Amino acid sequence: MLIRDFMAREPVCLRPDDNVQHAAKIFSKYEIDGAPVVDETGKLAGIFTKTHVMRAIAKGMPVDTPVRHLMRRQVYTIFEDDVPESAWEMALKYGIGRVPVVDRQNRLVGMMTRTRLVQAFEQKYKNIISFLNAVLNCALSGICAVNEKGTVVIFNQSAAQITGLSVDQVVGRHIEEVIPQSGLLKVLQTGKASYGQKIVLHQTTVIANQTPVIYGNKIIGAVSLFHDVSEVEALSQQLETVKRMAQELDTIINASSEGIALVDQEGKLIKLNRTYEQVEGVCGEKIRGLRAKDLVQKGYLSFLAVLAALEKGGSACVIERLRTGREVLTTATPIVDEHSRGIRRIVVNCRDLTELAELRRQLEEERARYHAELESLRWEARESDRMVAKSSSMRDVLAVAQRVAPYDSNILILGESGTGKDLLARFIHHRSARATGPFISVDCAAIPENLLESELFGYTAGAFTGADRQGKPGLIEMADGGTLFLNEIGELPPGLQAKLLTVIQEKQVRRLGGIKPCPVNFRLIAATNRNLEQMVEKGAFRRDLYYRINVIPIRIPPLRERPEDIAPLVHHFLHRFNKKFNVFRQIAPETMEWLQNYPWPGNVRELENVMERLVVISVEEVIKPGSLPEQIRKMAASALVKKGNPEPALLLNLYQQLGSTRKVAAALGVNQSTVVRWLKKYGYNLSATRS
Ligand SMILES: Nc1ncnc2c1ncn2[C@@H]1O[C@H](COP(=O)(O)OP(=O)(O)OP(=O)(O)O)[C@@H](O)[C@H]1O
Repeated sequence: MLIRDFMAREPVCLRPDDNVQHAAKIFSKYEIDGAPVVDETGKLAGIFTKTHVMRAIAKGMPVDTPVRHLMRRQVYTIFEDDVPESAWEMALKYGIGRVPVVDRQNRLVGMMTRTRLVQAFEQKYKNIISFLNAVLNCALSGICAVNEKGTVVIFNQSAAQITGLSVDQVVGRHIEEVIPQSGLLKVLQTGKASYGQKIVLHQTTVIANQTPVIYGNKIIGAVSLFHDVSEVEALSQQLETVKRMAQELDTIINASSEGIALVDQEGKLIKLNRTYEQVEGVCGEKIRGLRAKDLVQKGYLSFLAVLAALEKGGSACVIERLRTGREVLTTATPIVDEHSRGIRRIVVNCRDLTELAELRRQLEEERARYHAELESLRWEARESDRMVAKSSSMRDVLAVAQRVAPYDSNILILGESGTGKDLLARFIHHRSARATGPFISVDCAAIPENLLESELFGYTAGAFTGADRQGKPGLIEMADGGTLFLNEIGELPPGLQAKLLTVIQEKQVRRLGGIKPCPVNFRLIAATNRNLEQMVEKGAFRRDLYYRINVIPIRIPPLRERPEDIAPLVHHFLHRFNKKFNVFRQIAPETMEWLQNYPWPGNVRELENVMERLVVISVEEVIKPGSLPEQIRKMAASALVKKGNPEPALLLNLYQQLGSTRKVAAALGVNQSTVVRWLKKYGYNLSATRS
């Protein structure tokens, strides 16, 4: 802004020859206080004012006196390319209200009046304000200023953007109404600045610096400069996450049971995890930054794989023996930079083979242990169907069973309860082609009649009230591919006999509630302790079914018919229960004698139970007859008596246990005198023996 932009052009002028009267007329016409005097060349010659007119009148000079005699020749001028401030200074300094404007040749070009100056300064003020506003709006920080009353006077574009409030909404309003959380009121009140405060302005987190605006000694306002840190906050959170991940990664690397090292593109060690330190016996911190070559040469690390990887630019794997005596497998894998295609890092894995070898040894040991255990389980499984058969009758039974086992023919096992029918059925199954298939044993007498049908044949979903939602396969279906053993088949109700016959004939089973029969392939072994023939005669058992199941009948004799089996069975069970209860009981010969003379109405099952009891309750290693159940002792004794010639050892044993011939007589069911006679006959001195 220059003078020429604001000066009044072509101002009213006077000539040097113009007279006083003319000048007065001009002043009056244009309502001015004075005018510059310009010569014929346009140059400024002087200035003539009302004061000169009055001075002329006062001196009584004629009105036609030329103004050149009275005008002031020394005139304060200003150049047209000066700034308005110069004119302002001049006006103030010399107390003049009008300053002539000249060019460099001193030609009058205009007039700078007070009004023009005010216009110039108003323009300048406006320019400054616009510039300041532009500056404020260009600032990336939000700026909010209040006057001493707390009214917002400045609110720049950034402030509007950050807070989401428009400039019009805020400027001119009290700060408490529009941004109560700004804190500016406090600054106004205390006059204290605050820096780096984190505040939330309309859901945006900002960092604000607030200062009072002081003029002289007075607080005339307060200003707040703030910037949005939401992004920075998000970034710092991301940074936190990355930091945490880096820490976690570090923890994982350190926790790895494998040695892990990181090397840069020049082969310098960056990191070594704990396992690596332990395996190599070094401290990672002390050797960090050293080159792979030096690490190898100085014997710190077995980094041959790294050297190889650096040389060939690819993975390398080396087995080395360390100075610690350990054998390690080191693998160096380069990580290639995506852009330059050069090596960026090398990851080194070090596996302690010594430990692996130890693990392998432990594994082998474990395997051997499991193998042994498996073998013993297999042995037990084999043993479980081991049938003791010393008697010729039992040996015949097993021979027949062995012979018929491979064929799929139906077998009917006959025998009293506890003779081993179930065991024999398993014996046959394990020797048949179906040995790997299932062995399903059903005790027809043990299952309540109303459940037997659904148990045998299964049922479909919702076949009857209380039926399982998904239905259930029957035992017959479950025997598919194996053997179905129907024990106590004589107890089968007539309705089921007919159904069973259909299954046997058609080799198909239909579940209760089902429509479609499904094929089944099983081998049937039936067993009974009843006389089926008689039942057939009485109409209690279906003849057709009897013929179907009685293809190969095998009869197991009761134990009393094969006493030769008793002693081996006793030893068999003694061994089993010793093992089971981890004891080492033996059987006294007298006890064995008693056991052999007992008729075993409950057959092998009874013997098995008695043996378990003896092993468990006997307090001595050797099981004496005294441990035998009362009823066995009684029955065995009467059996002896029936033979008419009791064993001398037995008689003495009994006498020792019971303590009197009367009690022995009562136990044996004979007269006391008979007992005395027997004892005498065997040459025992009763009183001597007793003592
Ligand atoms: N010869 C044997 N050798 C070894 N153990 C046998 C022998 N006979 C039977 N046992 C054992 O005796 C117990 C009874 O045998 P099993 O259950 O086979 O008899 P069962 O005739 O099927 O009886 P029930 O008709 O009452 O069901 C079983 O623990 C069985 O292992």
